[in-house]
Amino acid sequence: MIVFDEVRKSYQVGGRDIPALRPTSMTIETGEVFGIVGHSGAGKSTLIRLINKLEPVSGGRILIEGEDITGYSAAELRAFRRKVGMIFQHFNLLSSKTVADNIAFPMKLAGIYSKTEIRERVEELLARVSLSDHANKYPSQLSGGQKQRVGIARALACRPTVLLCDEATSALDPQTTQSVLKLLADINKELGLTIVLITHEMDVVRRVCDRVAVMDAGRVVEMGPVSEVFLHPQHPTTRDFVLESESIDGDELQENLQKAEGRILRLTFKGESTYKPLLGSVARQSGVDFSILSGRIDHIKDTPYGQLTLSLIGGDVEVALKALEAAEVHVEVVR
Ligand SMILES: Nc1ncnc2c1ncn2[C@@H]1O[C@H](COP(=O)(O)OP(=O)(O)OP(=O)(O)O)[C@@H](O)[C@H]1O
Repeated sequence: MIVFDEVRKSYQVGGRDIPALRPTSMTIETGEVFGIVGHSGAGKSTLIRLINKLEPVSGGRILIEGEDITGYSAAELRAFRRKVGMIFQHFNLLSSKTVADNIAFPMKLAGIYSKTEIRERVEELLARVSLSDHANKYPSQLSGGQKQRVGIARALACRPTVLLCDEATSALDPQTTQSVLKLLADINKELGLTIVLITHEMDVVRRVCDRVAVMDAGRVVEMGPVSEVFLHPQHPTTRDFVLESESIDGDELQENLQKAEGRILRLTFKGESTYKPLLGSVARQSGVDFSILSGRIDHIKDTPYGQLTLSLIGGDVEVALKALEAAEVHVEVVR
């Protein structure tokens, strides 16, 4: 468990205090995939750099598995660094070393592993990230996705309990992003590793995270289970992220809604109800005609969900609303 207790961080620039993280309290549970989403400058990197002590806090405390890391000595810090792995947007591999040597590097640096231990661990990790055939290649001979797999293997070398991912898929194409996110999700399940992932894409959060914190100007403005935050965003910044991830132009949607006739509803289905043939039976019961203004069916991690914006014309709208609510569909009356 990672606990932030009134943690704040300011940078000193030209004698001035630049606040990067306003006082923040939150808990990241052991074994969860926790997303931090925010625009550039929101404070995401600062937050992650505080967790691995690349930066000292300006106030408050950070506890990892009950231990206050803020006052660690140099020796405690070295042992702590082995418990926290990190992967980066631009991979940060050593170009003069082979894939196998890149993965072995943190183990060699730690100075506590035998040659045999290192060799066996590297082989095991190469197999885990499907790169056994590439052990003797150099980073320049690999694709972006393969480089990030090496980054993941290297981060896991010393068997950390926490993996920090700093925009780990931002430099990858959509298909490679999917496969790297799947690898992270598998590792999280298999090893029970806590993953903290920062991103500016809500779509990344939707695919792999259990919970998410949305940051804006150094503050956490919204936090909760991804299904809650994604399907029912409260803060304007969160709403913008969700619209952006669904490639919906907010202004265009407003224009369409204004043009549409009748009552307008936004329906949210989650889990099994996503696939039920509900609208037909509601239309028969209520005599209402539906026109679909926008719609999407997808997954939040492993759970299916659907969202539909409908205009309702004619019939008995109240009967339709009651039938939808009885079917455990979340109904938001837009107009
Ligand atoms: N080393 C530093 N010195 C001075 N100011 C800094 C430093 N690092 C970050 N900042 C400032 O702190 C604020 C938060 O930056 P941070 O890098 O944490 O945001 P971010 O959400 O990670 O953005 P990005 O996605 O662009 O990396 C910004 O105003 C930034 O200019």
